[in-house]
Amino acid sequence: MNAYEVNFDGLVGPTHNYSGLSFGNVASTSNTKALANPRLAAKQGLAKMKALHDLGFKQGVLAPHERPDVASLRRLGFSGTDGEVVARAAKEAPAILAAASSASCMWTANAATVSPSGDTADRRVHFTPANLNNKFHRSIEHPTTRRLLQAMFADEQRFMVHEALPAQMHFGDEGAANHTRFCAEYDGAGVEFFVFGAAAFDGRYPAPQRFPARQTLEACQAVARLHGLSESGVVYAQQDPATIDAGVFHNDVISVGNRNVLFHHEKSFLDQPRVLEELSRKLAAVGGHFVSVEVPDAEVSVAEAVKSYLFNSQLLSKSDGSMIIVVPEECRNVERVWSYLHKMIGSGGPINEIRVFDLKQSMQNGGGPACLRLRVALSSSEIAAVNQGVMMSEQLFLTLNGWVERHYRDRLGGDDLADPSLLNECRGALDELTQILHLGSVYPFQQV
Ligand SMILES: N=C(N)NCCC[C@H](NC(=O)CCC(=O)O)C(=O)O
Repeated sequence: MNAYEVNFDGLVGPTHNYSGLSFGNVASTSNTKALANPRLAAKQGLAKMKALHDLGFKQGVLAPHERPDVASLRRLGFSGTDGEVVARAAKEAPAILAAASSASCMWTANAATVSPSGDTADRRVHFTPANLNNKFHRSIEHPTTRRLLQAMFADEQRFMVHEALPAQMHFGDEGAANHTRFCAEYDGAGVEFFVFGAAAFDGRYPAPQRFPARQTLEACQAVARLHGLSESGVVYAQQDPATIDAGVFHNDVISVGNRNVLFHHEKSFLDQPRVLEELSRKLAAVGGHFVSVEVPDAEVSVAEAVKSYLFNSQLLSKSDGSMIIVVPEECRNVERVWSYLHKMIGSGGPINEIRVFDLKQSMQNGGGPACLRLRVALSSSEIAAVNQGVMMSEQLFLTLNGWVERHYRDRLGGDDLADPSLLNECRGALDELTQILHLGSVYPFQQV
């Protein structure tokens, strides 16, 4: 094998907090105003990265963003020195300050959609940062995400980092959370699977009634065009609108794929048999044998899937071809989910090992193991061209843990967001981080 899946996990930023910003994401709205522990959150994420690195998987780090985002606050009319901007927002519009302070970039499954070089017309790896247009606090992520990706994947012979799609609901794009790539091996051609919640220009598609559909069909099609994907290598599916209304705000809350396997709920997609048949047919055309591991509603309900985040798991291929499933602790707490998992790993199917991680700080905002990582399938020579400063190692793990210890608070509540020293703490930490990760000047405060 000459190609690998590399997981780039989001390092949780110093302003991690619970502000109830994501209508439609049950965990986010139900933990509004809970007291957060940014230091613990960052350490929980780092522990997952290190554990997967120690198991022999290729692991990288995606840096957090500058928060509060003073530039966004200025665009909304808050003026004065940076400190005055924050103080005015805190006094006049605390909800806007909370949005501008969110550490939501930690969920790097939403950072971008990635097409490996085996799938693209020009044989480069293509990245489109997601516009995350549905939520203000997430819509301000993509400019920094793009600069970070450019600093990590700088070799233009091998990598292409696009601009985000137009920032408009018609092209609402949530990145890899709604995208999965199937393949026989990580090298060679694959089949890219795009899942949308609604269509913006075509009234024939149904839409959820209660919660928003964040991703449109038109956004998926635009990304496929930008990346130069062939029609034979793409499958589109609509998420069942009833599941969005039940709290499945991204497809990665109801399904996860790896290589030739799709682990999913019975109610994941509209017209599910058609979707599975098309995936199977298109994967066969590139030499793969598609396997669907479908969880019946009678065994695990959609509500139990949302509560446990069973499908927000990572499937990782071991050297013998079988797969590990990486799940959050919450799966242990939902009895039927835990017993389903044990039944599955003993069934002789492709997934035969469970690893459980405590990611509670992120989970309370609706972010499980899969949300925290951006997958990039890369050949050995492409891996060599990645900025090596962001690749996990024993040393980087120790350095980042020490950095978190020095810079992060262990309590952060809503009122703390008004503290003017938080901005300087965050900037000081990130300035040091760009040196640790060899990123150069990627943040607005470094560019003045
Ligand atoms: N499923 C994937 N891939 N990602 C999960 C993203 C969670 C994120 N939560 C938040 O943004 C909550 C922030 C707050 O409420 O403070 C969101 O809803 O966009």
